[in-house]
Amino acid sequence: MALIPYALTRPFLFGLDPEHAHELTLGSLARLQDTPARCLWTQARVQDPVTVAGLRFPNRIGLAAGLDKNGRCIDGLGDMGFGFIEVGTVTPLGQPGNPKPRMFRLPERQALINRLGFNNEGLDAFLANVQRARRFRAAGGLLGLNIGKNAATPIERAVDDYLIGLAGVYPHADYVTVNISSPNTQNLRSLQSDEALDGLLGALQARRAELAAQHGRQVPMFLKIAPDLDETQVGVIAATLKKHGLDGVIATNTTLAREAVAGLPHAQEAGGLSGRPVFEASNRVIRQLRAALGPGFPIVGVGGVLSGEDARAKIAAGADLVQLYTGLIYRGPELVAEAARALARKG
Ligand SMILES: Cc1cc2nc3c(=O)[nH]c(=O)nc-3n(C[C@H](O)[C@H](O)[C@H](O)COP(=O)(O)O)c2cc1C
Repeated sequence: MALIPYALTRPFLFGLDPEHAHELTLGSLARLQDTPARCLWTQARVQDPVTVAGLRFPNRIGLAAGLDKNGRCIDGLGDMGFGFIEVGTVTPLGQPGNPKPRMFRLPERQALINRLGFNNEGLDAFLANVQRARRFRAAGGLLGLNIGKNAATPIERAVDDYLIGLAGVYPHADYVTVNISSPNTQNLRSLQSDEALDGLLGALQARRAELAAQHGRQVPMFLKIAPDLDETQVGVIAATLKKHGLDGVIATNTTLAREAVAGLPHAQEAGGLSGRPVFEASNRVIRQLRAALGPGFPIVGVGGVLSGEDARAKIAAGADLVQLYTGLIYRGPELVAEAARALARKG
């Protein structure tokens, strides 16, 4: 084990345009993940097993969706010590996403703004990558596959895209995440409202029952929601999750709010804000979900985890598991072990 201190790598990466730094890092991970060079970022996985939604997670820290949209680096990322990794969002067809620049750092607040818009290579390429990954799962790591809709699909036909995604990823997933909370696909978040959500989850649940019979295995299905919801909206979502037998909820995606970054460079860029400024909003939604869902319904807490203490706060708010993305950009792989250890110590 020879982890390179991230403090040495970060100044170089932060000297590059954010999306370029991202591509360079993922490209290197993809190239090197099956070579001895992987010892450069490998650290022991904290063993703190917990069973959630019928799945045995080796520890409670996971990688949030969107970092590895095409599932190219599952084994390399797994070497950082995550108990679970969520890849995607994948859409049925490949699409370029929004024009660049579309990713911005706000280092004063340990935050990012992105409006990538589900740039990805599409379902076929994604599934080929997912099937190539072996080491992470062989070591007990769990894989979440996150599905969305193509930008060109009208919102009235969104269900079709989710059904295609569900059927495609089903045989390869430990769990499936239905992402209806990206702010960067027009009208996507309207699927969180009452009737639209009822229709979507009803259709997905029916299809899942067929897939479960076909594959002889019921794969848990999670819904990922936004932080920009009031208590009434959270309550309606909670009731709809239960009505359709969803297995869990991931809270939250990025926020449209800008109060916490007002006046800073890039604060007015369109897109979703992540990192420290979404921490409290996401914790509020987790608390409201826990109150509405009662004990026992799985909640994955995500948004602004930058330390072990932050991970503990997610659990205290009512989450069973914790994911992170922006924290990895600011703190590096060391954060994964720190957060997993923090949860293991406190039980
Ligand atoms: C650059 C970027 C791209 C993202 N892409 C996705 C995505 O494709 N699908 C998704 O469900 N969430 C996506 N997210 C949201 C994250 O998974 C996470 O919910 C959010 O960033 C809050 O967590 P964080 O503060 O730890 O980053 C993305 C976030 C960032 C910063």
